[in-house]
Amino acid sequence: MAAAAAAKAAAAAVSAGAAIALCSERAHAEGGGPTFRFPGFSSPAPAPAPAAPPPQQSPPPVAGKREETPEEAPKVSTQHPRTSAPGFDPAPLERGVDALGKLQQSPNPKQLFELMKKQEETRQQELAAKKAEYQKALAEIDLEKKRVDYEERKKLEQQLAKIKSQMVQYEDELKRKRLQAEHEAQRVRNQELVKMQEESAIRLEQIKRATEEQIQEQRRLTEKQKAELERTIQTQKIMAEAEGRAIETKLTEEVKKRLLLEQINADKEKWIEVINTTFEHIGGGLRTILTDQNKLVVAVGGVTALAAGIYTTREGARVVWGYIDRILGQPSLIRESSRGKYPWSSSFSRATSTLTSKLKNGGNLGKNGDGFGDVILNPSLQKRVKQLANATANTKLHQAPFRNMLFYGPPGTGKTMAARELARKSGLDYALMTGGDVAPLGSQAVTKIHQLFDWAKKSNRGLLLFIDEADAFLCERNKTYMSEAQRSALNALLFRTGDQSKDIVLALATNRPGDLDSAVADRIDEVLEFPLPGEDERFKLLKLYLDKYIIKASDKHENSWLSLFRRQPQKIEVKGITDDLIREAATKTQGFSGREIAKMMASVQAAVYGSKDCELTPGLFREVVDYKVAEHQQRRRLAGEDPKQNE
Ligand SMILES: Nc1ncnc2c1ncn2[C@@H]1O[C@H](COP(=O)(O)OP(=O)(O)OP(=O)(O)O)[C@@H](O)[C@H]1O
Repeated sequence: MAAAAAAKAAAAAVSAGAAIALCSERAHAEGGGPTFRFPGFSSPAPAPAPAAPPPQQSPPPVAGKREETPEEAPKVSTQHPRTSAPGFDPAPLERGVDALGKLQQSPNPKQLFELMKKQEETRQQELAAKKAEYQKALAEIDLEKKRVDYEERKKLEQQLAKIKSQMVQYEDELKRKRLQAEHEAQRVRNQELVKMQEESAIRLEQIKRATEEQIQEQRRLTEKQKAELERTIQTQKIMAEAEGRAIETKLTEEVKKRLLLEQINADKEKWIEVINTTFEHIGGGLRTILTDQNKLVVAVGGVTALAAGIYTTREGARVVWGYIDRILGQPSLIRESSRGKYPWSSSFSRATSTLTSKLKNGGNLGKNGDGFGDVILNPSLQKRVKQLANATANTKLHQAPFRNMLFYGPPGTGKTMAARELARKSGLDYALMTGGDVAPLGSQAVTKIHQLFDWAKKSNRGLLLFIDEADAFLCERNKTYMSEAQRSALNALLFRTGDQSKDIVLALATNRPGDLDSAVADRIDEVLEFPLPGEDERFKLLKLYLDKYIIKASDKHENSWLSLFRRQPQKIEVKGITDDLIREAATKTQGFSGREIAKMMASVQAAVYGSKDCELTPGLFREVVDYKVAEHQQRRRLAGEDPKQNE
């Protein structure tokens, strides 16, 4: 019975051992579970990794509490027979067999079994404790992991918040910049708009002005064409009249010619008769003389004596007259003089010139009231010329030496006129010569200069010798192109003017004062510049010549007694020529000399005579002024000057 009980116990032990071994093996096969060993068993199986981290998804299975899930069931192979086939570990079985063997061999297998069971339980407890530790560690790790996760999430959130705020800032910045850019673009657009509006306004203004100018131009052109047409018609009319007159004259001439021819023929016949009768008488006389020798000698002697007498008388008279002319006459170099050609004619001419000037100016000496003729000068220059005239007059009175003068300035500014007026005002005679007349005299020049000074010295009142274009004669002596005769003539003049004179005032006029010989310049005491007239002077000049050439011109025709015999031109009608219009012309004629203004007014006169009604209107006046201004500017351009320089 005992034996049977032992066998039962052994069988139970074997089954228990097999079960434990099986459990151990299964746990091992499931990866990581603790390996249960019976004492004395040595397993060839590899030891489990002590601290291998549990898989995150599925926590490790707790030994003893394992539940057999349908998924885990296939992990225990039941398909294969427990043989030494691959995948089957026979070691637990062997150990179970071994333990069975030990139990069979043990005298007290029950106690041994109990002991073994207790050992196994202790071990199980140890394992449970370890498992708890292990789980605690796992929990800590899990906690740590969660903390780290939390911190990382927190950091991430902070980071995200920061990024978000940066994003917001950046977006804000972007928005601000975009707004700024839009604002700037708007401003630029506005500016461009304003600019475009301004440009368009300017363009419109320009177009308007151009159109107005075109209209004006067109109007001017039409007026001009109209005037030209009228002029052409007038000319054609005049020409037709002239042709009619010419035909009439021709017919009259032909009648006269016929009458004359008849007269001539009658005369011819009469004269032939007379000549025949005379020749008959002469023939009779000659026949008498030729036949009588005494009568022949007397006749020949008488004729010869008569011819000799006529010839001698004529030549003698010529020589005597030449002598008188040389001694008393005016030198040929003098072009104009207040003295007559001969001494006896000077007082007569002076008297007549005074009378005519008085008649001209209505009893006054000069037109300007203060007696300065028709010379318009700027106030300071006029004052200076007057002072010089008074000084010269006083010099003559006190028998002091005269002072020589130089007038220089652009052509046509009144130098000659002023010299003439100065002589008249100072009570001296004056004589005018031109520098250009000396060179053609050649070797005669020296003699003529001496003659001139001899003649000048004879003036009782003193004489102002005015040499116009002085640079042509008195230029620098060492110039290469100066002829020997010219140089000698200059030396003669220098000789005659070396000392200060009480009889002669030398007044030189030139456009180029720099060209004068230094010795000539040394003889000059007063230098006066004659500039181009200013606006006020131009205004006065325009008025003066308007009066002279247009208003007085028509008066003259009316009053003249010659009008009874001569065919008179039409009277000029002056309409609407106001001071404002003349002032406008004075402004336009900037840069004009006095001569140019005088010529312009002469052109106005010509235009008036060429017009249909012989009428001076503002339009005609303006037309001539504009034309003359354009001509003046063109002339200046051709001379290489800037037309706007004097403006
Ligand atoms: N200041 C002026 N007042 C009045 N008329 C003037 C004046 N200047 C010039 N004229 C006119 O111009 C003409 C020429 O003047 P004038 O001979 O005096 O000039 P100029 O300066 O001597 O010229 P040039 O240097 O060419 O000899 C005069 O006959 C006159 O019609």
